Amino acid sequence: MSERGMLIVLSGPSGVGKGTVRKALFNEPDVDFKYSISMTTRKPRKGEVNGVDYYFVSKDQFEENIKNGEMLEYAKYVDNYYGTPLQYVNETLDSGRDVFLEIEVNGAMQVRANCPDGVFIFLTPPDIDSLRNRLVGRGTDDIEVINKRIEKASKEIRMMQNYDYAVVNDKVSNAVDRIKTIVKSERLKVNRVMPNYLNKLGDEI
Ligand SMILES: Nc1ncnc2c1ncn2[C@@H]1O[C@H](COP(=O)(O)OP(=O)(O)OP(=O)(O)O)[C@@H](O)[C@H]1O
Ligand SMILES: Nc1nc2c(ncn2[C@@H]2O[C@H](COP(=O)(O)O)[C@@H](O)[C@H]2O)c(=O)[nH]1
Repeated sequence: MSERGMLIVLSGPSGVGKGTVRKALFNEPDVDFKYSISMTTRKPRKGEVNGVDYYFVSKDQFEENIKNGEMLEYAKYVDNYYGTPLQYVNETLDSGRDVFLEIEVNGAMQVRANCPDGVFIFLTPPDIDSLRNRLVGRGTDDIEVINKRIEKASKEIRMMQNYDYAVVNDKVSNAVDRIKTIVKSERLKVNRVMPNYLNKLGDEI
């Protein structure tokens, strides 16, 4: 039986650059994580594809999934539901592959309660002005939504204390390198290495 994969959770305020950093990370030749596609009731933005960026579903469908216990976590974020389908995460971890979640803080804390072995990384902006500039510069949300997201961000940044690691996204390549360093050192942690190692030694000790 293969060793269970590692669950890596990346959170941070909207617009900090989670998606940008994740895409750059996944382009690295030595990175082989599986991305868990989230489900949302938000309408697709221009260019977003169902089943690639998100599974876009109705509110009724999302609530049905919650009722049936099909979500690992979910949260309401600025008037819409967002959540992680449970089955994909479980099956992928069981197959020995590492799973990468990119989710907001309330959902991340639900995952933390259920999956204490996960690695929880908080991506933070160099400062609030950069965050606002990134949200405005992205050009996907109107000013009312941007203001709601910024308002949420100040509370979310305080949640950083509940994470294992804080990574500043000053430059995308720096953030990618920092996340790779975190994952490399996590793989060497005694509580991850030891059970497998003892198994391998078997009767020898
Ligand atoms: N290090 C960076 N420096 C400058 N701009 C950046 C940096 N990282 C990301 N950006 C830009 O900031 C904007 C927001 O990035 P992105 O959409 O990846 O954020 P996000 O955290 O995934 O947002 P959301 O949570 O709303 O999906 C994009 O226009 C992106 O190009
Ligand atoms: N709790 C969860 N949060 C999620 C999930 N997928 C995305 N998100 C977060 O929602 C906000 C808004 O996203 P946007 O695409 O509308 O900009 C952002 O912070 C995302 O990271 C999820 O499955 N669960």
